[in-house]
Amino acid sequence: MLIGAVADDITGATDLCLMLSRSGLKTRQVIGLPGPQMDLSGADAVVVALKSRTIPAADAVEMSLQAAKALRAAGAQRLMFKYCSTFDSTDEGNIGPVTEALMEFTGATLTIACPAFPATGRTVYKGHLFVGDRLLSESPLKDHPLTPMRDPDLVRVLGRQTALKVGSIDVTTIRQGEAALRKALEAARAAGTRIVVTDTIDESDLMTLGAACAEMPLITGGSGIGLGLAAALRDQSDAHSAPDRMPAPEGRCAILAGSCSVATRGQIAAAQAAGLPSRALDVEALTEGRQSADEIADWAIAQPADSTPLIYSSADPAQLSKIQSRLGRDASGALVEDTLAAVAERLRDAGFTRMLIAGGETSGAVTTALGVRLLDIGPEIDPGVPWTMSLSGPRLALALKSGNFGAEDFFLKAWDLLEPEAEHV
Ligand SMILES: Nc1ncnc2c1ncn2[C@@H]1O[C@H](COP(=O)(O)OP(=O)(O)O)[C@@H](O)[C@H]1O
Ligand SMILES: O=C(O)[C@@H](O)C(=O)COP(=O)(O)O
Repeated sequence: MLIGAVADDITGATDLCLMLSRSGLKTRQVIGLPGPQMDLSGADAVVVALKSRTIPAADAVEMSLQAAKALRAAGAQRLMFKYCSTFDSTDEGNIGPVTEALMEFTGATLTIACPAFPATGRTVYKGHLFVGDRLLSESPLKDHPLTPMRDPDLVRVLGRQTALKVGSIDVTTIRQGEAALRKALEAARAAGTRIVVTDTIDESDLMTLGAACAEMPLITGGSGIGLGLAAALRDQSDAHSAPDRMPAPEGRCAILAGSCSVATRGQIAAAQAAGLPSRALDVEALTEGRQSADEIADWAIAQPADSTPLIYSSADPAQLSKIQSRLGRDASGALVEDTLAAVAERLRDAGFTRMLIAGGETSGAVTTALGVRLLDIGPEIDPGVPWTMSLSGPRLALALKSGNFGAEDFFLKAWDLLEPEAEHV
């Protein structure tokens, strides 16, 4: 296994899997810690998807170490810690503490922090993270329900999360090529720096970074650095070609959206405008017992069998802050996740076999409830989001979409990449 990765959320893991698969590595995604009986043989890359982005730092560290040990035991030659391209975290963690723990576990004396994902507009310049044309702190991520990001300076952000010395290497050095970058990394190490935030403007920077850092025992970052790493390691694997369509079991389709991101809210509006039947989850009604998961599931099941019901909790920042100040951030988030997970279970039992889930935390809650543990990676729907097929538990085609990813017509066009299983030879 050329790369064993620990991802702090499930859509992040799927995003990395897609990058590695498209780059020619045979890739599998494990949801939660892999059990001893799980067969990971033959994979060039395995990404373990945790749900550790927003849990207490000590728990995230413990869980990540267990995942790292399991990957090592399965033969991983190097480890990667995958977090969000928008560095989603709080001052309490979890990127800093998990990085520290994995450095100690792998014996790494230096690692990089490379969140950039240029294909989705996440770039880093002079250590500052941009989302599209705006600094992170001026992007919609400043209003994320669980991890509002209000400081774009990653050296400063990470510095608040770890006692290790954090430095940076800017794009000018990276553009001087692999040898100059290696020299800069060695100089950083000699100066006592343990984590280097790396600039990235476009994919050529990721290639240089991948080439210079591939032999590090631990790499940290977003899916973008997966591109550079895979390019540096591809020669060591058998050629694998990523599929452009995916056979999926016969059955009904549904969309469950728990992300409050601008992108997901736009996708919901586009789906509604196109006539998809939709039902909003009402947090207040749920707490007062006026709405329930069963009733929402009954509504979806009662829709025409050839329609794609859309169930969503997504709220804009003003609505969200009202809900959170009344019920608390964690309690309201957990209520929404539990409800969507319970709805998904009912839909699975009613013959829904193709589901699109929007939101990282949401996808974690839903897949856990569905009993899905291992995923094969299918075709790319949009950058960062592939179709996946469950290889354990119920046979389901699942698209796990990071809240912020995908074009406006994502909920409409994703289904076109699925084909009946019988047509697949
Ligand atoms: N209406 C709502 N009120 C309170 N919390 C909500 C609401 N809708 C969604 N949430 C919570 O917001 C969080 C969104 O996170 P996530 O699913 O990871 O989306 P994203 O991918 O956009 O980060 C989840 O914990 C979800 O339960
Ligand atoms: O790196 C990214 O942006 C994604 O892979 C990711 O981690 C997204 O997380 P969510 O927005 O919570 O889905």
